Amino acid sequence: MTGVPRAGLLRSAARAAGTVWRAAPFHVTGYLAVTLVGAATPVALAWLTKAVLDGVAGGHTDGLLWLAVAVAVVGTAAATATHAGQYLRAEVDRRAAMRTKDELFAAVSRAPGLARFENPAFLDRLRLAQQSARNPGRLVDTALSAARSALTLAGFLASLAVINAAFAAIVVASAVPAVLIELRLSRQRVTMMWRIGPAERREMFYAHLMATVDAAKEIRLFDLGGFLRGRMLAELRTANRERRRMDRREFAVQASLAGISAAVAGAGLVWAIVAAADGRIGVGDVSMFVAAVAGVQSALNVLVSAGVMAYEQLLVFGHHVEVVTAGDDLPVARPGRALPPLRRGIELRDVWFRYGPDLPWVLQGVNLVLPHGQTVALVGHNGAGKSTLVKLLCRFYDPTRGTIRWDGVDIREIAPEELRKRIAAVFQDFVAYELTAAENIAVGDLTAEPDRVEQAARDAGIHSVLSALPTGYATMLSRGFTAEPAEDGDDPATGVLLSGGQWQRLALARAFLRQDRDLMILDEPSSGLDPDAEYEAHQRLRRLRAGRTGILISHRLGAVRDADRIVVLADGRVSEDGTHPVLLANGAAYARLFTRQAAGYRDEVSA
Ligand SMILES: Nc1ncnc2c1ncn2[C@@H]1O[C@H](COP(=O)(O)OP(=O)(O)OP(=O)(O)O)[C@@H](O)[C@H]1O
Repeated sequence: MTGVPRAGLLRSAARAAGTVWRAAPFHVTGYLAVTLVGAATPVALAWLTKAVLDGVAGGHTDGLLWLAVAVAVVGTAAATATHAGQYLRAEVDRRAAMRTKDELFAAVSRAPGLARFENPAFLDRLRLAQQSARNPGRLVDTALSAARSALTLAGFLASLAVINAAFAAIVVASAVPAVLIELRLSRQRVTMMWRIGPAERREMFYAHLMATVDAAKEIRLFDLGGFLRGRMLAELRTANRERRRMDRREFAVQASLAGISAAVAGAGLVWAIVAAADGRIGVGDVSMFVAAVAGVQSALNVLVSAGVMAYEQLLVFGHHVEVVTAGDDLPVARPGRALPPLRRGIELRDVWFRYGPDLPWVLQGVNLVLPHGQTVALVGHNGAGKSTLVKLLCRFYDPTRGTIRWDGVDIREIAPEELRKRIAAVFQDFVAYELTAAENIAVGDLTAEPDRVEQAARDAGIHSVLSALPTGYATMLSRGFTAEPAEDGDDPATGVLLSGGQWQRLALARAFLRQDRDLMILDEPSSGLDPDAEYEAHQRLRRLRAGRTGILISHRLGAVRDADRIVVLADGRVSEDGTHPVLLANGAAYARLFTRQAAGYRDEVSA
């Protein structure tokens, strides 16, 4: 992979143009207009100056006053156009960047699966795509700057051709190598950006670790600051080495190209002086010639730079185009099959799964039925594949082999969003959002009214804690952000942090908000709760689960014993399946785990 996106330049250009036009049609038009004015003024000024000089040299002073007024008017127009252009350019930039970012993150969150987030190449591409969010806006600027230079170039070139056509051709021809070399450099720069992507991402990762509270405790206790800084700087050095090499190459090329330009301009000046001395051209012509050569060269420079910049911006924007047009990461049926309420149950038929072709099998032929209206508890050692099975049920990944059937329908035939609407879940690694307490519960169902949010908090046993917070449910659950400034102008309230168990109850409240769904998934819902809270939570969950289809994962076997069925996962397969008394009587792994855990409690009690 060269790092140059596969999305073609034309496709990227069309997409960027469409984005900009839809984001800011009036501003683009205005910017175009002031650019035209800006482009015309230098040529007008050059002709006016020539007229003034010729008038002075020839002693014709009659029209000089009017010429001076014309110079002032054109100068004012040029200055105004510059300021208006700056404003319009910035606005086009802002609007287009917002649209591009929206499009990018809509595409990223639309992807139904998780595999892309575990693919380093995708993450590198996503980072470059994020960096290119401003490129469509910049492209307008670049294109207009190219158009402006093209107009200026045409004006100066015509003026130069009037005086010396052959020399005009030489100046233009001398720019051809620059174009070819700069295009090549552009491709190399984009490839370099791709190559240093992993180092840049790692550098950002180390910086993030040091700058956020998540790792602050361990960094201080283990004294990791120096280690992480060292790693960060090493990555930065790697990236800088590549950048420096590129910059040096560019410097050498630019210096050579500048040398060619200077030589051409110098030769022109010699010719003009000789021609003026011979009387073939006048003083005004010399001034015009010198201005025209400088004008042509500088316009050509800008034109070439703009073209090359546009090329580079489009190449990088190609990463955005690839991300937003990547399609689904799992085969998705659209429209999927209608999904009536669950009646019979969910069945895993010979399900095999591994996270990648080069990774070990996690599930190896799991056969399991989750009957409608029953709770199945899933137990097994760490790494047995319990959470993986849950991820397959939510269709974050597809089984590598085998099928999962919802009332007999393969879940691959159902649109993932429809399937997920039917599921409530507390994941083992649930997210503590840096949002308010109310929002942290409402993420379980964004349509929920405040009274439902409060009821869910009551069900999860967290209402009294939340209502006692400084601003109740409106309190930010973060020390890194403040809530919105208060309307009365008071300082915004600082947020608070919850304890681990309190967060877990909050995550439970999210699931309670979805308690009407067909399938309830509880992956270690009570591991951080104190014994009273755990007891209460399981009483509530038991009531909630009654008559519902659910899957409960827990290492606290006391919490799973009253499940309708207990399934033990071992070596990627179902090794035991039955009720608590049956599995105890079997005397196999479950009985051993249960007896060992129970013994711990019994010993303490008898002691
Ligand atoms: N995203 C992933 N990519 C690669 N391997 C993974 C991924 N997630 C989990 N695994 C691997 O899959 C195996 C099963 O993990 P899983 O989280 O399903 O186990 P578990 O039974 O839930 O364990 P625990 O009881 O510790 O929560 C583990 O060996 C783990 O390393």
